[in-house]
Amino acid sequence: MNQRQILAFVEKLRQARTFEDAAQAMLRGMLDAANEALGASGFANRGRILRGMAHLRPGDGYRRLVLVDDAHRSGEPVIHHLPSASAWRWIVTRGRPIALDVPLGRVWTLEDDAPKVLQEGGFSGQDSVLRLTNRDTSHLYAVPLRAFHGAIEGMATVEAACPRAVGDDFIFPALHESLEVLADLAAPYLATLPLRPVTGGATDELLPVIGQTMAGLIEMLRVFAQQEETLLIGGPTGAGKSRLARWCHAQSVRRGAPFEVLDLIAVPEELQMAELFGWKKGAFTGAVRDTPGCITRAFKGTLFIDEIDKLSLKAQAGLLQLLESRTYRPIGDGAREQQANVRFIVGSNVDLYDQVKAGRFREDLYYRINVLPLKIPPLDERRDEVAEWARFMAVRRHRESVPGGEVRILAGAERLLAEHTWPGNLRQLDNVVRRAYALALMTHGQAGAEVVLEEKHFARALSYERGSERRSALEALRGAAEALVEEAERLEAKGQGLELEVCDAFRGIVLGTAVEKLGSRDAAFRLFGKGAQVQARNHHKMLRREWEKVEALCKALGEEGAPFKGMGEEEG
Ligand SMILES: Nc1ncnc2c1ncn2[C@@H]1O[C@H](COP(=O)(O)OP(=O)(O)OP(=O)(O)O)[C@@H](O)[C@H]1O
Repeated sequence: MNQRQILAFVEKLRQARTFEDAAQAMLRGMLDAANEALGASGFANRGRILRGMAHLRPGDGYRRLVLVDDAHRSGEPVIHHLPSASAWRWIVTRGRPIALDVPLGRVWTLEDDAPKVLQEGGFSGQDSVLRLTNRDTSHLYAVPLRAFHGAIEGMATVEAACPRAVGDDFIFPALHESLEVLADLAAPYLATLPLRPVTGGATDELLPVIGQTMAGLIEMLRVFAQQEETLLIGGPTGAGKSRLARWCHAQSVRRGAPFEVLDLIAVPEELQMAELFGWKKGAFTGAVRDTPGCITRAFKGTLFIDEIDKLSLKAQAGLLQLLESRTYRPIGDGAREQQANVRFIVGSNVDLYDQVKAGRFREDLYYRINVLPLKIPPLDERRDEVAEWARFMAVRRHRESVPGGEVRILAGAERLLAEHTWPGNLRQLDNVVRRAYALALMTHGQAGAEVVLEEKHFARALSYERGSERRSALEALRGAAEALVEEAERLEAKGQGLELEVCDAFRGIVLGTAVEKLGSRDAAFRLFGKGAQVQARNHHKMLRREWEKVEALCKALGEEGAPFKGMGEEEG
């Protein structure tokens, strides 16, 4: 690049108002430089420069992706392309530009201006090689984008199609200097300019609220959802990771097949392999019949493994082998190797790389699952969503009792919620909404077609919330007992009564809460020491009996409908 070109480029960067503007200017510059290098090379009429891509990906996940696609300039629909996970891995580990020779799986770098092969014969994952081949890419150049402090915050790539140049230096030596200059000049702008606001993310049943902050992430997630590669959803507990995983499944071609959840917090380490792979009769004490694991149950569908950091080192080895070979064997079944036809989504609320550094998580597995990482921000960083979520949750609660009913949340109440902090994220907000709803019913009597939630209901619900941080379980139980005593008094005043037997519903309420929280009946029973019943598959019957008592309590309190989702349904 000559000085005039550099000055013109800097001027464009200075005019950029958003990350997208600056990224587009940089990619345009890179594509022009690549075309120039190709024109001057021996492959001038035998290849073409296809596209450039830039992504912001500071540590924990993709923030934004910009694509300039010259291969589709003619008005063909732009297919959503994803950056190469292999290129990213090399960029992070080497900290310098690299080139990929896709058909050979060869990775190059430059040392003293001479190309040097870093790896021969396949970079990670057939999926990503296929993805590049499917979009005609034979050569890919990747350059790191560094923030002021030198940390790599993203990557820019240029893709080219030139089958004749496979195994050759191609234009790498001639091009690398221009790409590095453009990336180094643009990186400070890319790291500091605001993201272009994304609006109009279409909501649906599974994702009913999308605020401004989430819209850009959801746009990317929509693309990620349609890929086959492993998706890693990070973010604090209660932020909505498992719901988003389900949403991704519904967006994918696998949507007609099962969506299975393996929540590792609820599975003891010694059972993790069995839960994943299933077992054969007699494989261990208590294995009375062949039992499929979640990989088998998710056949042709999606398996969401939540709290992946809780995976034992042994199970990590098993999962890595499965991800690499796509085959597995149920425990105790030496003979039958089965094909794993499943898309994996994994969830984590801790920084997995910290776990790698601490020696608790295998580095190779980390890179295997860190192909499409996204981090869901805490609710406090998307406060524009609080009121809308509260409305959605209140209506959802009301319709559990009164199908088709409506709920109004008064403006003062919404303000109160928007000002509050939500360390427990959406789960905490849901609890507060449910509590406020119960309080509104207590003051206004039975649920009618419309319920109005006022500021005082939320103020009281939030006061329990603050208290609950300090209250022991026993104190919380006393609070519940007081509410029941108040209710008995109210009913007595109306000439009705409340029998002491309604308190038998408590076991059912505890189990229902655990099922909702853990997302699985098996896990809920195991949590309360009833693993044997799960093993014998007796727990569904037990739950049914407990739920009859809960129904009796609801009836006595004049509440219609089931207090827990799925209550009364037969499962498994
Ligand atoms: N898309 C959604 N639709 C309806 N409710 C939601 C949605 N996302 C989150 N919620 C509410 O927030 C609660 C927590 O969501 P979820 O279980 O998905 O969080 P999480 O991040 O997976 O939590 P954890 O890390 O503890 O597993 C849900 O029980 C539900 O009440």
